[in-house]
Amino acid sequence: MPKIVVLPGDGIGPEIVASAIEVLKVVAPDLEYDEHKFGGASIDAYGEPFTAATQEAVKNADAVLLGSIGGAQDSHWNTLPRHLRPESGLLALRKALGVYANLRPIKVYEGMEHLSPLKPELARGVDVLVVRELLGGVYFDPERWINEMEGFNAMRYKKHEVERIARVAFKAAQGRRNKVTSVDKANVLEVSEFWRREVVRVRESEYSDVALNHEYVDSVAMLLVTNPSRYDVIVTENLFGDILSDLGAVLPGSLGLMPSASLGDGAGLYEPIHGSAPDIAGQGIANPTATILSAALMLRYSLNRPEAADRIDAAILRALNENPTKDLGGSAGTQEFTQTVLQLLKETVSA
Ligand SMILES: NC(=O)C1=CN([C@@H]2O[C@H](COP(=O)(O)OP(=O)(O)OC[C@H]3O[C@@H](n4cnc5c(N)ncnc54)[C@H](O)[C@@H]3O)[C@@H](O)[C@H]2O)C=CC1
Ligand SMILES: CC(C)CC(=O)C(=O)O
Ligand SMILES: [Mg+2]
Repeated sequence: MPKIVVLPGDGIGPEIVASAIEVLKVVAPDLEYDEHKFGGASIDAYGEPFTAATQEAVKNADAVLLGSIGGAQDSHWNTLPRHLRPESGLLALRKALGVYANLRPIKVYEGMEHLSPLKPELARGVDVLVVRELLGGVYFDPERWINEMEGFNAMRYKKHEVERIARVAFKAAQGRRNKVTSVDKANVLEVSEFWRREVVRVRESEYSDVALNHEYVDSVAMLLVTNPSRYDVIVTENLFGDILSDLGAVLPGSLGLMPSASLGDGAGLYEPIHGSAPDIAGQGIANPTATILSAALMLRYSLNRPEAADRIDAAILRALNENPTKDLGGSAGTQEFTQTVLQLLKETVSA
């Protein structure tokens, strides 16, 4: 039986993870769950965001399903030494799993154009895959400090880090529209010039059938929301990918629609791209779609169950049309939306 480590986390995390588990229990009833406190919840219980017991559990998991971590701007967690904060736990989890490739699909499904704030002709058919490097760049460089006079972080990329993420992007493009846009800031940064050089080298030696172009991150921030159809696969470094993918949530219409899969050589990590949404936590109105779709990605990538994943995708699509959540202008709360998804899944079984 595949073992799934479940980390609900903080804020809306427990609400949206509960929905995803309800859905998984219908389409993959044999999965085994091992739930652990993580992030702020773990800090409050054990004094650290990612305990040794949780580290041990994820090491032995087939996949990890995460809600979200972190608190509001004025949270007591933000006054702790940085290595003891929820976000440090998340970075440590990604590192422990070795998940260097964060796949963040931005999709406007057919019939969902009306949920997008974009003009229908722009929203129609949007299908961009952001491949975000997840274990390098400013988030991870060991050289970092803060003192009375300055704060310092560095963006550094090594050859093997660019090489492996470029391969993921080119391979993904081969199964899609065969085009990769590498996003950087090579007009200013040496690290980006290096990134660009390595991406070109990987293409020339291994993926010459895939079209490659380069764009600067500032211009992509504009073009992604004004001309999304120019993109197939976007490959970029950690910080740029973090920001661009939240921006990409404008295309389908909500952060609550944006799933992700983080992959390396071992177990995958599946989480919505959004955070713990402290402003709506505990109100029962969070959109669980991103987490449910992340669970579908888990079935696809880690558990090799594409049919179960397809069932979830189809039910979500119908549920979003029939009973949209509040962030999309509808009236469904987390539970009502989840019940709609479950009902639709049951109908597909009996059909
Ligand atoms: N992977 C993770 O666990 C991440 C954690 N964070 C942490 O989350 C905390 C809050 O960060 P914010 O900057 O406020 O970003 P956020 O992504 O939590 O929220 C931004 C806005 O989107 C809304 N939103 C997010 N998810 C939603 C959903 N499923 N349904 C409906 N509305 C949704 C929120 O209500 C809020 O207005 C911080 O502590 C931050 O560090 C932020 C990003 C990722
Ligand atoms: C909270 C950060 C560690 C990361 C983040 O914003 C993300 O991965 O989307
Ligand atoms: Mg983010």
